[in-house]
Amino acid sequence: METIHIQTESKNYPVFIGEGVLNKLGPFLKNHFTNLTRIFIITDETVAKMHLDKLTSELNPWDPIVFTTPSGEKAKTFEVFYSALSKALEDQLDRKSVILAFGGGAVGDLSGFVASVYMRGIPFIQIPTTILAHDSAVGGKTAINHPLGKNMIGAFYQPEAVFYDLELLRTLPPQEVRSGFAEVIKHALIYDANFYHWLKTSVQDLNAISAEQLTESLTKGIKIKNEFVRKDEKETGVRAYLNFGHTLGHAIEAEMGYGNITHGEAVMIGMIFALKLSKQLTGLDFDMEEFIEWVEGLGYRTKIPKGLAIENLLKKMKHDKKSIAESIRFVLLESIGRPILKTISDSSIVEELKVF
Ligand SMILES: NC(=O)c1ccc[n+]([C@@H]2O[C@H](COP(=O)([O-])OP(=O)(O)OC[C@H]3O[C@@H](n4cnc5c(N)ncnc54)[C@H](O)[C@@H]3O)[C@@H](O)[C@H]2O)c1
Ligand SMILES: O=C(O)C(=O)C[C@@H](O)[C@H](O)[C@H](O)COP(=O)(O)O
Ligand SMILES: [Zn+2]
Repeated sequence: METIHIQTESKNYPVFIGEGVLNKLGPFLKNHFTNLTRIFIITDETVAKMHLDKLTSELNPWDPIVFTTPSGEKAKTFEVFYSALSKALEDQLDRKSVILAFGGGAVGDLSGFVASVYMRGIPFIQIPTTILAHDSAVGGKTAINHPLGKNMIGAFYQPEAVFYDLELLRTLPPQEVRSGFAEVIKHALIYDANFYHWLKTSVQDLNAISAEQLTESLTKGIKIKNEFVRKDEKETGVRAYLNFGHTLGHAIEAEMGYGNITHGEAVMIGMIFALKLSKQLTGLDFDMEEFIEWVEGLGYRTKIPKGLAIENLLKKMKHDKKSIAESIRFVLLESIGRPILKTISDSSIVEELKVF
C-alpha cells in the first residue's frame, strides 16, 4: 500500500492506494470522526451487484444506508441528485454523518456534489472503483451534467480521504479500462515526458497490462494531478491544464448524449485534436502518426464519431468552463510536459474540424 498526500488550499487528505486497502476504512472512520451518526453509501447498480458486500463487510458495527443510482452517466442528472438528497433527508443524515462514494467517476462526481450541498456540506470519502477515477476521485471537482454542457452544475469540494482498492478494478470491462487509461495518458502528456515515453513503450495491450504497470500508472497519474491542484484548487490558473483534450471531448459527449461514448474515449479524440492544433500553433515537435498508431492499437477511436455537426460541437465548446465571453480556449502543448492555454478563433476551429 502507498499513501499519497493531496494538498489543497481548503484541505489536505490521504489517498490510500493498493490491493486490499478497503480494510483500512473501518479503522479510519473510527479515528477520523467523533460521534459518527450515519454512513450513507452512494453506489451504482453495477458496482452494487459486484462489490457492495465487500464494502459493507468493512463497516461493522455500523448499519449503512445505501442509495443506488443507475450505472454510468445516468447517475449525473438533476433527478438522481434530487432523489439522493431526498433519501438523505428521509434517513435523517446530520452533520455528523458521512457519505461514501463507491463507484466510478459518475458516482464520485454526484456524491461529492450531494455532500457539498446537504446541510451546506457534510464530509464524504471517495472509494473509486474504476481506472478513470484515479483522476475523478482526487482534486475535489464535483458535478452533474446539463443537456447544454458537461459538469455544468457543481462545486469544488474535497473528500476526507480516498481509498483506492486496486482489487476492485479486476472486474472492469475493456471499454472502461480504455476510458480510464486515456486520463493516464493525459497526465503524462501534460506533465512528464519520461512517463509518456515509458507508457508508449511498455503499454501495447490494455487487457494485458500487469498489476505493477497499472499501479505505477495510477500512482504517477495521481501525483501529477496533485501537482496542479496543490497550486490551483479552484482552477484560476494552471489547473486548467488538467482539461487537456476536454474542450472537444466534452462537446462530443454532450452532442452524442451522455453515456453514449465513454469520457476517456471522447477525451482521447479531444487530445488528438489539441495535439494537431499544437503542432500548427505552438510548433510542438510530435510524431502524430506514431501516436495515432499506438492509441489505435490500444483500441481508441481517433476521429470524431459520424453524424456530429461541426456547428453543434462549436456551440457546445462555447459553453466550456474555460471560455471567456464565448471565446474558446484550448489547452495546447509547447512540448510534452509543457502545456499552455490559448484562445482560438471560431473560424480556425471550424476549419480544423473540417479536415480532422
Ligand atoms: N471530478 C473530476 O475531476 C473528474 C475527472 C475525470 C472524469 N470525471 C467524470 O467521471 C465520469 C467518468 O468516470 P468513470 O469512467 O469512472 O465512469 P462511470 O462511473 O460511469 O463508470 C463506468 C462504468 O463502469 C462501471 N463500473 C464501475 N466500477 C466497476 C468495476 N469495478 N467493475 C465493473 N464495472 C464497473 C459503472 O457501473 C459504469 O457502468 C465522467 O462523468 C467524467 O466527467 C470527473
Ligand atoms: O480535475 C480537473 O481539473 C480536470 O479537468 C480533470 C478532468 O479529467 C475532468 O474530466 C474534469 O471533471 C473536467 O472538468 P470540467 O471543469 O471541464 O468539467
Ligand atoms: Zn476528464
